[in-house]
Amino acid sequence: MTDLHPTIAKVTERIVARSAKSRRHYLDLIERGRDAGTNRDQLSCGNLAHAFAASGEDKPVIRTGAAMNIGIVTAYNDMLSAHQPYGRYPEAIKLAAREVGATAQVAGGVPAMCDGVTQGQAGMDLSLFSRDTIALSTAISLSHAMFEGVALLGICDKIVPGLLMGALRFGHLPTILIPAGPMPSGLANKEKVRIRQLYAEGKVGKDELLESESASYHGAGTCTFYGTANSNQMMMEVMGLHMPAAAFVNPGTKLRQELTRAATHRLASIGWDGDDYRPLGHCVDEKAIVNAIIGLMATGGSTNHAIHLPAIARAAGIHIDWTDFAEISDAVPLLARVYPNGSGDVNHFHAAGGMSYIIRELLDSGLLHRDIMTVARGDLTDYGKEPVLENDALQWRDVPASRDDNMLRPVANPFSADGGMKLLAGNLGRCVMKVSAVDPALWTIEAPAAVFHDQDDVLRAFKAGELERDVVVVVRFQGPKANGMPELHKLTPALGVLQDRGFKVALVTDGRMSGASGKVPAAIHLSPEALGGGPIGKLRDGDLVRVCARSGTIDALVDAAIWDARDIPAAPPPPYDTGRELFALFRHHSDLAEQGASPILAAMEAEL
Ligand SMILES: O=C(O)C(=O)C[C@H](O)[C@H](O)COP(=O)(O)O
Ligand code: SF4
Repeated sequence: MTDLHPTIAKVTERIVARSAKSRRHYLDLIERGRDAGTNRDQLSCGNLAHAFAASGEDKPVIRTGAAMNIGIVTAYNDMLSAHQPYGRYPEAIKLAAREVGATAQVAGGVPAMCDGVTQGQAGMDLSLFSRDTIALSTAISLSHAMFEGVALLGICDKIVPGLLMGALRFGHLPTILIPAGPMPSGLANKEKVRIRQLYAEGKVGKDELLESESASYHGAGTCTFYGTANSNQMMMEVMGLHMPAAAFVNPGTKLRQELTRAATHRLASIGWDGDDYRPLGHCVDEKAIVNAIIGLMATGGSTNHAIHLPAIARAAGIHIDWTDFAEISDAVPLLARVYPNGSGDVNHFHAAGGMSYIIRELLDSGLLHRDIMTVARGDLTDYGKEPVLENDALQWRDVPASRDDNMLRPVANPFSADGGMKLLAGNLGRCVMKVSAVDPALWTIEAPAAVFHDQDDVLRAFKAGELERDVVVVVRFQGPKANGMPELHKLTPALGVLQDRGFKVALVTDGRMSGASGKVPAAIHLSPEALGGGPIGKLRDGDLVRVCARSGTIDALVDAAIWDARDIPAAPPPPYDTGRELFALFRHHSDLAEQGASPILAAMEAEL
């Protein structure tokens, strides 16, 4: 067996040392939770009667308290194609629980926002804070203190991070994430983008654009691009929180159904009263978090996890930063090219060997922590195999080689020697840039700035022909404290047109991009943000800005005396419609993107 890569070992040790005090505090919390927490014995008869009043055929078993009662926290709604299949999951989980003498109840529902529906709209300003809202909703669900195990039903962008952040505060409970899988492939993503760029240039009309979009997003299941949602699924595999290789099996299939059944049976067998207790707070440790960072780099995962993973880690008493990401990125090769980093989608990725192949390759090369506590029977080795049905029985088999080396490559012959995410730092602050989808010739952009406070103003300038040149488009006051840190993904087609016309174009922002954004170099999450004095606020139209993913730098090339003398302009007024005004509390308490931009964790830690 290959020794662990020295960089992975070094970064892990550094995180363990940095987190020692907060992790100890967290482990003590879940130890107390185990002893006095959600043991039903502490509930009064009145509490219990209320809890199982409507539990029907499960009432006798729940009443005795003799078996695990699983709390289901579901993010079901019809808005997210990825979550629509969850409507039928609680009944399936209850049936599977009964098969092993356990019970299950829906403990609560959490809101789930579709970034595809809100992209470019006012609702997108609520996207990041919906994550913390989901964490609060998960805690409310589990606070009923009636459960010895937790099933989390969530897939998309902020939903998995939010569910984990909430469930980790009940980390003494064994917890499994149960996915529903990607929709079957529709119109190829590259064709979807081609029609979008034609529309941005005024060469096709709305009818053709809508036809193209609905041929791409055509049914139930997760969208097939490798964005934040599917990066979540990847992370749950390398953290061992799914049944092995459950991530990318399509909804409505017998295999998907058997994986959900197996997940429920497995959950019922890892409770504290058995001989294989696997509490969530021990599964999510420093090694599992490092595995998630490694998975992001090896697959070209979403930049949004440079924000969500620090928040998930903090909920477990673990502190990571973008230097950890950057050092791991330098050590981990890029093994997958899934759209927008390539032409195939997640269905093609899964068919080529998917996460099973990736995990086995990384494990065999000493590039993942194998010895983590997973929800499966063993360590992470189990996750290097793929699930199949043989005579209707669920089995796992080896994936000896990639079935498509245009999508999936071995460590010995990667797409690139390092991962897809770079840390950039300079007189504009610290930010990240995902380069796995960017032409290496465009990793360094030096051009005059065009400064905006709103993404719609960028599109107006584009349509007016004002950006037909080498340009660094700066969109500021997009940070969590300013307006909730929306994704600026709707700029991608216009910036892509400018790039295709031969201009050197980059985006610099204290906001976010979609995990599905790709070919335009984007320096994002710039911290500190403009609101409150971040240096991005000092930029003026025409300033020369240099963004370089090779040297890891981002600088305004302005005379130091002039730069120091500059003031930050007044911020635009906070958003006040679409319910955004209700999230002022979150804007006021949010901390840095690099820390996870989490108002609830910032406020919680302030009380420690
Ligand atoms: O992966 C992420 O981080 C996302 O947020 C993806 C968004 O859902 C996009 O908005 C959907 O992709 P488009 O259809 O190109 O708009
Ligand atoms: S992947 Fe994104 S666009 Fe697709 S359903 Fe999930 S949140 Fe919506």
